[in-house]
Amino acid sequence: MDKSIVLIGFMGAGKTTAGELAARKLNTGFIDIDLEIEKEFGMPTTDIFKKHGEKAFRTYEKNIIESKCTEKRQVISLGGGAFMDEGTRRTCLDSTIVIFLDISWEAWKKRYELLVDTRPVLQDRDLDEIKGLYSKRRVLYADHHYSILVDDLTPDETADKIVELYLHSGKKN
Ligand SMILES: Nc1ncnc2c1ncn2[C@@H]1O[C@H](COP(=O)(O)OP(=O)(O)OP(=O)(O)O)[C@@H](O)[C@H]1O
Ligand SMILES: O=C(O)C1=C[C@@H](O)[C@@H](O)[C@H](O)C1
Ligand SMILES: [Mg+2]
Repeated sequence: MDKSIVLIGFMGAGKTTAGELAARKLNTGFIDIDLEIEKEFGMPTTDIFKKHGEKAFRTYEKNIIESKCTEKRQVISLGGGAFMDEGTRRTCLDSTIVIFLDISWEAWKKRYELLVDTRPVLQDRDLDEIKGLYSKRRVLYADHHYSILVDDLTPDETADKIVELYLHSGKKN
């Protein structure tokens, strides 16, 4: 199986953390799209949003995903907002194995403090507004090949499930 894995899901679901572990277990490359964008701009995401605006971030995000999705056998962790773009959804669903890391709102709330300083999208919203964003995005994350409910999983357990699903998808394709 040559296809890459793409991890989607809300901010803080663990795409970066579990994705890196899964890549290690599969002995494949790991690509974190947020990190690629930060390298390109030479600054953290919060500064990219401040200095260049969200639109510049999103444009680069879409382009880099398109170029990375065709690479073979990579674990690719998207940023939480990337899958809102219709073209990105199509590219990922057509050329990779898309795995949705699903986290319940109750479990997510416990991660809020870990995230807020580095996720600009959270910074100008109160908790009710974030819940609205979570619900709206969940509709689009529903377009996937596999999902994992991560509420009670450690990153290592999530990574094991990613590996299991990937190997299972290889048997079907
Ligand atoms: N299974 C887990 N249990 C507890 N904490 C976790 C788990 N997975 C990730 N975390 C913690 O949650 C925070 C966010 O994780 P991570 O950066 O992997 O999320 P993400 O899905 O990549 O978010 P983003 O969409 O913003 O890129 C980190 O501090 C990480 O240590
Ligand atoms: O959910 C989002 O919109 C974002 C999530 C992060 O991964 C980053 O891509 C950025 O902070 C935006
Ligand atoms: Mg991430």
